[in-house]
Amino acid sequence: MSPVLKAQGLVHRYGDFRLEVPRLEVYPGEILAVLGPSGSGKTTLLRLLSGLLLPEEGWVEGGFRAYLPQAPPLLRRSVLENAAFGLRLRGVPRGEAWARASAMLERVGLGAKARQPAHLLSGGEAVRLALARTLLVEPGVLLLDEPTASLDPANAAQVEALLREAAGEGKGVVLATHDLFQARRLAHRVVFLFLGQVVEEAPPSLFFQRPQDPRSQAFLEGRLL
Ligand SMILES: Nc1ncnc2c1ncn2[C@@H]1O[C@H](COP(=O)(O)OP(=O)(O)OP(=O)(O)O)[C@@H](O)[C@H]1O
Repeated sequence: MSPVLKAQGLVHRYGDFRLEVPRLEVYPGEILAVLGPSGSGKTTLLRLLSGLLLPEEGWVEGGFRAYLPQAPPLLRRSVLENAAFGLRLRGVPRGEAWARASAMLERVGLGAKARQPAHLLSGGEAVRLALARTLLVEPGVLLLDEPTASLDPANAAQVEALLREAAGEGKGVVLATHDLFQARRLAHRVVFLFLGQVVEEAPPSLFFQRPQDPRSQAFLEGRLL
C-alpha cells in the first residue's frame, strides 16, 4: 500500500529550536498520534506536513491535506454557511453546497443548530463544525492540532468517533495531542517528539507499555517537562 503522506529529511528552525524529522509516512486508514511535551515541535511538524510552512530542508509529498489548527477560525455567519464555506470556495453551487453541508451537520450532531450563528456554539460544537467543514472538502489527509484540548469527555468522544470514521474511509489522520489516553484509544502508531527530534516511533501497545527511550519513559511518567 502506498502512503497518503510521505516526508523525508525535514528540517525547520525557529532561532535555537530545530525540528528534524528524517522520515515520516502515513498510510490510508491510519491514525498517527504525535506526542511530546509543550514546545517539542508538534504544531511545527503539522504545519510542515500541511504545506503551510515550507521546510528549510527536505520535502513532503501527498495529496490533498487539510490542517485544523488548535482554534479553527469560524466566520460570523450561520453554522450551515460555515460548514458549506469550503465547498462554496471551490465553486460548488449554493443549493448543492448547502444540501451536502446539511447532511454533514447531521453526521456531526449539529443538524439542529444549522441556522444558528456559529459564534453561539460551545467549544465542542465549534470543533465539530470545523471538522464538518474540513471533511466536506474530502481531504486525503487530516492534520489535527489538539482537536479535543478544551473539550469535555462527551464532546471529545464525538470528535474521536468522527476521526475513526474518517480513517475508516481510508483517510490518513495525523493527530497532535497531549491526551495520552486519547492516543492510546485512537492511534495505530505513535511518534514521540522531544526538543524537535523524533525520539521514538512505535505502535501504541509498545510505546505505552514498554517505551524504549528513557525520554519517552520520563514523559509517560510525567517527569519530562
Ligand atoms: N512562528 C514562530 N516563530 C518563532 N518561534 C516559533 C514559532 N512557532 C513555534 N516556535 C517555537 O518552536 C518551538 C516548537 O513550537 P511548537 O508550537 O511546534 O511546539 P508544540 O509541541 O506544538 O507545543 P504545544 O504542545 O505547547 O502546542 C517552540 O520553542 C516555539 O516557541
